[in-house]
Amino acid sequence: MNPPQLPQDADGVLRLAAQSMFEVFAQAVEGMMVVDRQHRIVWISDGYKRFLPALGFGHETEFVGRRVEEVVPNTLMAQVVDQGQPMLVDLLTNKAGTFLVSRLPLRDDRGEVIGAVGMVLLDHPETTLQPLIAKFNRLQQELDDTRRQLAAEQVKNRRPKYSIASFVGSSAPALEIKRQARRAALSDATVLLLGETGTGKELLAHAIHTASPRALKPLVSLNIAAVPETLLEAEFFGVAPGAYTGADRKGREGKFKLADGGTLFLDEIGDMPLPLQSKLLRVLQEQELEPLGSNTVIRVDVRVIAATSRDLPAMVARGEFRADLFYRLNVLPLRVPALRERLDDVEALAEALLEDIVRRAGMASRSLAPDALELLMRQDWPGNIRELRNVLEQACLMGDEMLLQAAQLAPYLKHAASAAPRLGGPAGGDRPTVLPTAEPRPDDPRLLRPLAEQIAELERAALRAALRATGGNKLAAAKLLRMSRASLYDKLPLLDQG
Ligand SMILES: Nc1ncnc2c1ncn2[C@@H]1O[C@H](COP(=O)(O)OP(=O)(O)OP(=O)(O)O)[C@@H](O)[C@H]1O
Repeated sequence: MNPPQLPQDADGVLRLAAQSMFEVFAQAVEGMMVVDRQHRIVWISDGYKRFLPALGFGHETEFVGRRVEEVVPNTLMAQVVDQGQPMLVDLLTNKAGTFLVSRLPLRDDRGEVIGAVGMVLLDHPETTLQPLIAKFNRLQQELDDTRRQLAAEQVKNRRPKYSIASFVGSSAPALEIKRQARRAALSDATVLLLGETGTGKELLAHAIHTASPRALKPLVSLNIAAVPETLLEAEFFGVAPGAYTGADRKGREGKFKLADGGTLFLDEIGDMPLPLQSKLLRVLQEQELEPLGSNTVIRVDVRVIAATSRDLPAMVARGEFRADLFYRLNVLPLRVPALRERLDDVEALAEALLEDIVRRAGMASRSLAPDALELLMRQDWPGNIRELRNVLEQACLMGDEMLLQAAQLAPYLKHAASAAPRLGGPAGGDRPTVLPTAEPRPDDPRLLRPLAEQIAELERAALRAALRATGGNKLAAAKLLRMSRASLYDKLPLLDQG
């Protein structure tokens, strides 16, 4: 059989079919528009005109001729023109409502895209597609909420928790460290916070950042002692994509990069492994780093605050810490006083800590009885403010009384009364001695000696304690004892007599 002959006027029929289909669609659908190659609207159907008020237009003449993406929020018509790909069915949501739409590219005889036609197939698809749209809206809502929560979390985690005012205490050593912290905040130099565990080094690092010009940029913390040695380098400098297989395949930003523009708090810097110390030194000097597995250099602008409770100079002497890194970190050294050097602050600290403890635990408020305060002030506090907090927390959890008595605190004081030397007793020991706060018994025979001798003994003990506590710094010792430097110098000969 011969193949059927195409009718002579096939082209004409097709052209007419296309034209009449266009007209049929223009009538049948809710609305239709045509845009040109430059995304400009060239025509809208009569049906489309009723959407104009909801889109903010009074008349067709204000609308036609505009670029579609400027007048129809969320439309993908421009994308269809640019990519030449149809979108047969899609949901479009904007201020005019939710619509079921279809978008098709228009081509010339050579197949070049010359524009696109967009159709609103259903105006209120909710009625027909209700279950689908409800689900879509719910998922979208969940996605938006999760994104918002995540963003808020990220901001919260990066936001410093403390200001300098959060450092509770008005004793001379507390005022001095706060003054130094304020001064450090004004400079951009590396800060080295030195002090025993639990003295508030981390709190001060946050406070310095908050008071510095970098306050609106991130504060990123890294506790070097808490990260396994093998992972530290990646934590610091990040990993380039593809450097590893497995979880790190996609690459990861290092803490330096995350802190870019802000502050990096390096806690327990004394625990830094030697090989990494030289790499850290280079970053501190050059403000440049190379992520693991990459050979591109990244520039960063990071202010470093380091902290340690270890004796860094002794570690340098033993070859455990690089001298050059120590000097690079030691630009602004801040010595955070131990709690036993500022026992005057115990009351204010205990009050602030109790307030925080009961608030977090949702308990009724508590206060300290005078004998409880006296007991706390007689402690040595090797764990400092963290230890004070723990003791108060345990006592609060174990009893319901509003007024905490000494007897309730005593079981949690591992070092009970260890700091109180006997009047006239030796002032030796590793830790600075604390002056007795309890009265000696009235029948103590040592009270029946010349008063001047007893006062001199007490002064000697106080001077020794203050000098030991401040590492021999006479100005700081004088401040600790709330006396002038001149009076301290006057009294120094007493030490030779004892
Ligand atoms: N002056 C202060 N006022 C109020 N709270 C304080 C003060 N100093 C420390 N704290 C609180 O004591 C706890 C321990 O403080 P922080 O973690 O800053 O000490 P740290 O010196 O960094 O300790 P570590 O060396 O063990 O890391 C924290 O809960 C902190 O909020």
